[in-house]
Amino acid sequence: MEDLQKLLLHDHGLSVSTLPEKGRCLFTTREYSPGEIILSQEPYVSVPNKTPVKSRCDWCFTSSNVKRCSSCQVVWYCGSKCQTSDWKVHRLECQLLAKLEKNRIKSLTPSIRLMVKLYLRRKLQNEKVIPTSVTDNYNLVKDLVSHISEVEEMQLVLYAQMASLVNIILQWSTLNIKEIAENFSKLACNAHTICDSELIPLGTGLYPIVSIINHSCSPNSVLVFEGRIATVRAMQTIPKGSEVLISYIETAGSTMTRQKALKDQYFFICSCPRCIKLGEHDDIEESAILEGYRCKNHTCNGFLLRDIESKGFKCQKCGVVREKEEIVKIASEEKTMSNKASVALSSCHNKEALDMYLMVEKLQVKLCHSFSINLMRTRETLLKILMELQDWKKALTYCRLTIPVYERVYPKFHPLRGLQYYTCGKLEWLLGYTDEAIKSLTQAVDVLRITHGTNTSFMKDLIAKLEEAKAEASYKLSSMDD
Ligand SMILES: C[S@@+](CC[C@H](N)C(=O)[O-])C[C@H]1O[C@@H](n2cnc3c(N)ncnc32)[C@H](O)[C@@H]1O
Repeated sequence: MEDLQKLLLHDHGLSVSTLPEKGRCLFTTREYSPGEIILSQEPYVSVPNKTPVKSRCDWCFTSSNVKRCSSCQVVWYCGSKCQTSDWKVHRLECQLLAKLEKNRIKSLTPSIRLMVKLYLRRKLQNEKVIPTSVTDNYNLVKDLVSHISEVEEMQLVLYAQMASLVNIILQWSTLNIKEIAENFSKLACNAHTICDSELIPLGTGLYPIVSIINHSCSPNSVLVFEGRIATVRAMQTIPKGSEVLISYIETAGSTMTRQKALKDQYFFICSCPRCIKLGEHDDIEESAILEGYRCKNHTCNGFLLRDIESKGFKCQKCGVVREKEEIVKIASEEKTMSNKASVALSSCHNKEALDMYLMVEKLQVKLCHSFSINLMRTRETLLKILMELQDWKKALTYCRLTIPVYERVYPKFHPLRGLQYYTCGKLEWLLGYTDEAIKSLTQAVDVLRITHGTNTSFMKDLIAKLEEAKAEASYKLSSMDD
């Protein structure tokens, strides 16, 4: 830990402290500017997601030109460079996988593979086959919190079953099932989902230094991935002596929803500036808007709260009461239709799914406030389906409908907000709405240059698109002048 402290201080302007209510925390020892990299780390171990449609390279997560390892037939690589980088660990994993029965191979989950790789890497570092460094050693994994004493009985049983499977795969006499189970608990509250630049999940990785960073629902930093490398960037000016904070969860929900997600997975009650407002008037209003019902009076945008007298829901702006029975009826129709729609979508019946999601949207418009998170999610799904069906005009309509909600629920420099402006800009550009495209792409660049930096090919593409749109607009203008 002393070496780590020295390195963090010297190379990064950071220091680790321990607070009784949070455990380890990462603090800045200098000021960070918006967009500046605070920390970058390679994973101790990582593994791609398992999907029936897209195999990914086990090292860099790309899905292009991947080939199966000829020996184990389980793991994929995009080329010899990635295969060589992963070889020391995979050589051992490969022998183990080749010995497994077909049924066991089929049931191998990414979590099991991640744990097997964790033990293999620890072994290879112990034997000095893989070098260790201050930021790359198993002691950092040992230091991670597990919350094992707080884990529910059912979950413990599951961890024990998973640990037995790891034991069967590794077949080491010295393995301790309890320790493996505890490591599964560590993964649950420390591992990160590796995403691409558009925040599409690709896999899971354990980044023990990044894992020192605590959570806030109103964070000052953001975690993004460039391939397998995790990068934490400042989203705002972070003064010297501040705690570096990222968000572990989807921050768009109400305070109760966020707190439940944090308690269930990370075992703490958040006391960030947003969470301490729980139960205050503004917080109740925001929750009712995001997750509650709309006013019966269609010209009113008030929010509804339970009304003890009428047993219904009363608009806090115009006073009109919505009967509970009416709400229950629409909510149950909406739930049935949502379930059917999601089945159609997961079976890739896009046209059928589109019609069903349009019905869900109709019901949610009747039921929910216009800033409702559920309605926003339905519109995001409709946008995705319409893009798949290449109905660009309707896709743009839906993208535009989500923007005001994004602007309300995400802070200015949230990557999801930047990505939604980008989608809007791309659709506008495709449809020939050059001026609108310039506006949306500029908004996207303004946000994403902070969250993603400017060096990635993703950002270079975005900046090039904006330049192209600007060039076309000035060409149009000059030909009008002629
Ligand atoms: C990824 S770890 C973060 C580092 C951790 N503090 C440590 O000591 O290793 C996640 C755990 O940190 C704690 N934690 C993170 N954010 C917190 C917060 N805002 N308030 C209290 N505890 C927090 C919780 O115990 C959570 O399960």
